[in-house]
Amino acid sequence: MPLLVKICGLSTRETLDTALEAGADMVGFVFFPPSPRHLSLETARELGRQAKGRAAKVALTVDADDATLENIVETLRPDLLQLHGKETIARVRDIKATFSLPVMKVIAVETSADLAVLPGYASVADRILFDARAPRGATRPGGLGAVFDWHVLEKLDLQLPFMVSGGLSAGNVAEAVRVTCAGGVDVSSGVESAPGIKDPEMIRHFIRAARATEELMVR
Ligand SMILES: O=C(O)c1ccccc1N[C@@H]1O[C@H](COP(=O)(O)O)[C@@H](O)[C@H]1O
Repeated sequence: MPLLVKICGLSTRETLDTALEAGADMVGFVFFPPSPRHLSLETARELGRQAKGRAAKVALTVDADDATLENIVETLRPDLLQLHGKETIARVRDIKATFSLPVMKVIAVETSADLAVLPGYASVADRILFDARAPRGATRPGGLGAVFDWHVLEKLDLQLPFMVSGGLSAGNVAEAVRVTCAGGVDVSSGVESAPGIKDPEMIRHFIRAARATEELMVR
């Protein structure tokens, strides 16, 4: 089964090219000023042009208002909006309707109790991303390299495509896919030499490791 591989937090032409050439299905761009991966609109326009037609462009935002989303949509021309904040079900529905774009809602996971919100979000989102819940006081809700207990997703019965993220790396991605049966994986910190600094060799290594799991999976 093909596995969707998303490399997130790309911010330079060089590392974007590496991800595209290595076969990333999705490339993610972060629009959240406290993040070390935050992109200006000017850079987003340039990287958006570079990625166009080569992989799905994903705009990651955190509780963004309509004006901010509008600027991002105008400049990046994303294929998917990743909502990584505390957006309510009504807000997710509203964003989808306003921008006519598919939406991936992020569910922060620590224990199985965190999945209680899933039916509501699954009724409005196009796909779900399960990410590790950030610790209290963290400066951002993701991109921290934190792993959650993948076994929480073991008995998941979700009629929607879903991906997994949170502390993934070339070394653990196969196990994450085996346990969760996710249709996609998403990585940021695990392909960086320092926060915000993507490493080309780590990107290639991650994509190779993720692709190697495809033969093992029957989803
Ligand atoms: O990358 C960020 O800085 C970020 C900021 C705000 C919300 C989410 C962010 N990153 C996303 O979090 C997951 C997991 O990242 P990691 O692999 O554990 O570093 C992924 O989707 C990142 O793009």
